Amino acid sequence: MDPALMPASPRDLFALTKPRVMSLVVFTGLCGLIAAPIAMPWVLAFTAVLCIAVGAGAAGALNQWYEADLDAKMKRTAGRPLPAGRMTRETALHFGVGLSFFSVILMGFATNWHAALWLAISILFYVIIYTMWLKRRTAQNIVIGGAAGAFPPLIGWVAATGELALLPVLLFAIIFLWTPPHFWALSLFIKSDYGNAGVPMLPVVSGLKATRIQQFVYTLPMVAAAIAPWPLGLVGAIYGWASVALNAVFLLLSLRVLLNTAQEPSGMKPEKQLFGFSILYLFVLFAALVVDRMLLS
Ligand code: HEM
Ligand SMILES: CC(C)=CCC/C(C)=C/CC/C(C)=C/COP(=O)(O)OP(=O)(O)O
Repeated sequence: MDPALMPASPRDLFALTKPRVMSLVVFTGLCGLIAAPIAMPWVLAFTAVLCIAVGAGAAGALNQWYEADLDAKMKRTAGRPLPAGRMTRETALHFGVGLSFFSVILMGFATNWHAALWLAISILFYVIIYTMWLKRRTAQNIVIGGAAGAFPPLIGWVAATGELALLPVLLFAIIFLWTPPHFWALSLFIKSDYGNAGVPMLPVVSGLKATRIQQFVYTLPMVAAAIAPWPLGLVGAIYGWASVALNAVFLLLSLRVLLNTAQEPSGMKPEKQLFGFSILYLFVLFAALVVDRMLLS
């Protein structure tokens, strides 16, 4: 049947939201909200997190609407609903635009318009700055564009308090600086996929050695930003010690990537370990923040 006449399946609409990646994005938003000094009524807190989830999912859908041609060229993404021909681009566009407006407006009415503004900025950043502008043009695409994924804890905090503070800005900085080692570790062992699609990711453009150096260069300030809340007196010892331990492991794995000389994915165990650990790192670091703040208050 012509895909234009086919209704999109709920499973494909859900896939459009990039649920696995977005689960961590939403978790950091939830943690930012819980870490804030003002407790929200739980219905409003739930609504705020829902808005972050729906906004992030909408941004994921708009990303897939725009880059269906790229996704079709990569093994990892060729099975997505658009390149696989199970959904029209128009459906993805309507779904993404509709949910973007819904999430921002609901956030504004349920919490405050300051939080809604940051949510709108995150969506626009991911879709326009990263997806439409930088991704196909520069190997620094994820450094600048990656900021989009760093906003959620800040959005959660502002939803609860209505204003910014030093801690949510540091939480933003942690994810912002975490994104290059997270993504470049992965891109080292899936380089050929990006090469085939003509996406100028760093290993394709500058080579493996430069990518290994660059991921380490971002890891150093990330470690500093992640530990800083403790000496600054913004958090207690639970977050402090968890952060020291997690950052020590991250630094070690990042150093092993820096020193690795393998040219083929088969020799890239350090890269695979760093990518896998990067996800665990962020989950546990933000969970530690929540436990710390709950026990402190
Ligand atoms: C521009 C920035 C980023 C890029 C280019 C990027 C890219 C990727 C890619 C290509 C994958 C592998 C496969 C997949 O699509 O599932 C991945 C996995 C993942 N990313 Fe990122 N990422 C970025 C930022 C983030 C952020 C900010 C978060 C969360 C705070 C995040 C969380 C995750 C998670 C949880 C996975 C594992 C998903 C799974 O198990 O399938 N990423 N990332
Ligand atoms: C609250 C809010 C609106 C958050 C924005 C969501 C966001 C920026 C998430 C992290 C970025 C992400 C999923 C990158 C994937 O890169 P890619 O798009 O290059 O990956 P692909 O190759 O898998 O398509």
